[in-house]
Amino acid sequence: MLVLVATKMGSKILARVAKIVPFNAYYTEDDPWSEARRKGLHIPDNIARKYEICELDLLIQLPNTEVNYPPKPGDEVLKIDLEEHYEDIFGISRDEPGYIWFGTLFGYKKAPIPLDIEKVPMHMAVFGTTGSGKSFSTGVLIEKFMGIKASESRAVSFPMMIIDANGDYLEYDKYFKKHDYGDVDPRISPVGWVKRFVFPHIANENHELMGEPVIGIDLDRLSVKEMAETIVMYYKGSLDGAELQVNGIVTLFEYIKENLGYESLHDFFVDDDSYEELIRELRNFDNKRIASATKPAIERAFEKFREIEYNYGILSAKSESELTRDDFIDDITENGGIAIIDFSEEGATGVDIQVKQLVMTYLANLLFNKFSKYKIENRTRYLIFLIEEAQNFIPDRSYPISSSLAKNKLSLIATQGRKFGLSLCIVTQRPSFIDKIVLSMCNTFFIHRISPDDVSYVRTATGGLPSSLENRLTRLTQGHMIVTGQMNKLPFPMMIKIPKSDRIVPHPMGTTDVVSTLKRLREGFEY
Ligand SMILES: Nc1ncnc2c1ncn2[C@@H]1O[C@H](COP(=O)(O)OP(=O)(O)OP(=O)(O)O)[C@@H](O)[C@H]1O
Repeated sequence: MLVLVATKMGSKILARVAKIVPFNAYYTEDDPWSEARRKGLHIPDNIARKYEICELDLLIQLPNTEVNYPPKPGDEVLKIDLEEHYEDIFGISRDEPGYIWFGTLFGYKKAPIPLDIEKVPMHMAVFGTTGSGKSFSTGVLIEKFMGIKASESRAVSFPMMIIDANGDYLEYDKYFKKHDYGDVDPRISPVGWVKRFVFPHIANENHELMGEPVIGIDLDRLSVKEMAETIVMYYKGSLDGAELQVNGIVTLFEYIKENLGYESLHDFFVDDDSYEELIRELRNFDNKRIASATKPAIERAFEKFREIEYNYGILSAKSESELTRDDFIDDITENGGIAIIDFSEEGATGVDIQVKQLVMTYLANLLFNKFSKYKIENRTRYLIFLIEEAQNFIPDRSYPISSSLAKNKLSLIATQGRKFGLSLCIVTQRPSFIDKIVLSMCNTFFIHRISPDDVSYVRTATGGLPSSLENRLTRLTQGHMIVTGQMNKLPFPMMIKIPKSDRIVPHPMGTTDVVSTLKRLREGFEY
């Protein structure tokens, strides 16, 4: 809760209630009544001294400057009327273009805080344990990005590519389809289009998903080295001790491109005849350049890599998937599009983590290369790349999952400055399992309840939190969060709540119905 300290020197200091400590003279150590209490005598409670001490964190001096002098005894502490002081506190009016108004200040019903859109390119991170309300509030944030006030009469939508690990954002695709882009809520109507991309084998098998845009990748968009590493990584789960195999594949691929006139290496893994030719070339290759002992391992790696096509069809989907089209990123960035890459059980049934990592590597490459090109050509473009369950794609060494090639490209994206235009939004349950370099590049944090093991890590990543807020990190209730960093207009962390009514498109995911389901099952109803 915020209060206003009106000092006798005439300044007004905005402060946050950090701690309330009750005092009661009856219950202090060695109080004069302890003996009487021990004997069970009744003590009249109206004669003890009782009061509360309220500790305040001094935040800013209004309007919007640092606190110069601390308050003195006798200065008045007043309840604050936010409506009256909004501009003094935030330095902007409620209808300022370029800001989104998010959640509500803790302790207030309708007091959203402004988030500065100009700071989005400096990357964001959302933390929270399971059930803390991460996806719900990330959805609210996404909806805010769908309708950013750009001028008195115009709103725009921030282009987004969303890696949806659990299907938390599929509702947006359904919502826009249902409303046929016609009568959508005006707050999110600036969105150009929403598309959900599913794995091709699912689009073929699940009749409800037939006709959905499919995930396809074009291996030729990777460099020869990246392609070799991808193949070995998929085979071994790691590149440790695999230098000979990676180098052998690089040598073979370069030879094939330069001497045999093949422009595409992609097709070797799609077409059976081409694949046989690749294997023939490998077997006949000069043993001095690829050791004969390495060749069988490379062949096994190739064979395993082909499973990706057999099982999921993402290589042959190259011809039909928009994700391989050169102008796809132009389309999304120019038209305020939202691409949802469906990695949930529904859109990616049975797809293992390495294949998802491969798709991520491909997408990170696609985005990185395209944004580098935009920069060289002096064309400014913006996109938010939102990654749910980010620990699976940008893992720290401590995370027990095979490292991901996507991490290299995502690190490069993270380290590009704010003028690059490609912003990461990393969403995770376990921040300490995210690569430290990538996380150190995030400048705005939305922190829900986190695990005690993550507290010290979050403290370091965010550059420190006041102890009154840090103490709450493991106890925040659902929908409450701490917002800190560059997008926060104020120079100190804010605790806010996301009201249920703030969500425009409902969030059915994550809702449980344990008792009535158990009851129905015992009554013999299967569904
Ligand atoms: N601010 C909120 N107001 C009302 N309900 C909420 C709020 N936040 C979350 N919920 C509800 O709580 C449940 C869990 O929320 P959510 O799915 O966002 O959690 P989560 O942190 O993303 O968990 P997980 O990591 O397991 O996906 C959902 O049913 C959601 O609708």
